[in-house]
Amino acid sequence: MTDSELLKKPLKVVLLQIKAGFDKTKNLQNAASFLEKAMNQYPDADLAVLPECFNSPYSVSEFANYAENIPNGESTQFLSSLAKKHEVMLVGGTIPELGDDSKIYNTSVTFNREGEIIGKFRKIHLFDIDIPGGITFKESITLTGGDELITLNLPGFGSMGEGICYDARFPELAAISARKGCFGMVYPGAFNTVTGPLHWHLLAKARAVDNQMFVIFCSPSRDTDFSYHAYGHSLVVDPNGKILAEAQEGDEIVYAELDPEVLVRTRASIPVTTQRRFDVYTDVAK
Ligand SMILES: NC(=O)CC(=O)C(=O)O
Repeated sequence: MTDSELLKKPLKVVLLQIKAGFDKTKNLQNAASFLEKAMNQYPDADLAVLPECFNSPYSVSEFANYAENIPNGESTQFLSSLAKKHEVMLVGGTIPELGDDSKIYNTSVTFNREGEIIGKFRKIHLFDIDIPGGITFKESITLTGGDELITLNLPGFGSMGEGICYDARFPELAAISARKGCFGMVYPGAFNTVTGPLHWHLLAKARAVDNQMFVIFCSPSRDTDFSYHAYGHSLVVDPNGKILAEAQEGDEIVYAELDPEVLVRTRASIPVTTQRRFDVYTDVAK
């Protein structure tokens, strides 16, 4: 596949940076009204993205209370109807999923314009950290990590890889997706006011520049009434590491157009994607 075939035409993206409270029905309605607003503002948008845990509080003690079956649960059905209604491809942020094995996963479901599921991805690397004087969080108390990478085939455009939040810290997901021919990565994510200022922009740009691909990070907006303060700053980065669009901390709609020419130009001028020396690093996966 040549670079010009990776992204076949400009992709118009809207990110919905919204909050989630304790009331699941209200959270779903909020997602619906923001999507409605975004589609009124940008009627040509091709892809809409929701943040991590958009239907539940981001809290280890709450995940089980909100966990649902995929695809039969209320949230998946609701998202499917939204994608269909607006004829837009939709990365449905993440929701706590109750698996057939009775374990709980942090899962993202993506839909095509007909509302059909085109990808389901479970957060692989769980957010277990302890920064003294900063933040301690341990998703693994109630969540189980996924064990499968996915590629989202966006009809008419090309393919994107996906990760969820903490997954962005592991460069392998983006590298593998790039080598499989993806033009970009999408990460619903909820960094916080400690780790966000440290690493959010840096990681988005690093994944983009490492792989010369587009990178999308979509965060919840900040709500200081909750114990977890999301960083916000949803953004889109181009293959050259340039931020195309970025939110602040509050509720916001971010719009960006991913231009295939930028990808082609970046890869032609600094051709690292064809200069890798796999003969030298033989003991790592290609
Ligand atoms: N919430 C996460 O999964 C990740 C995060 O906040 C960080 O890596 O920092």
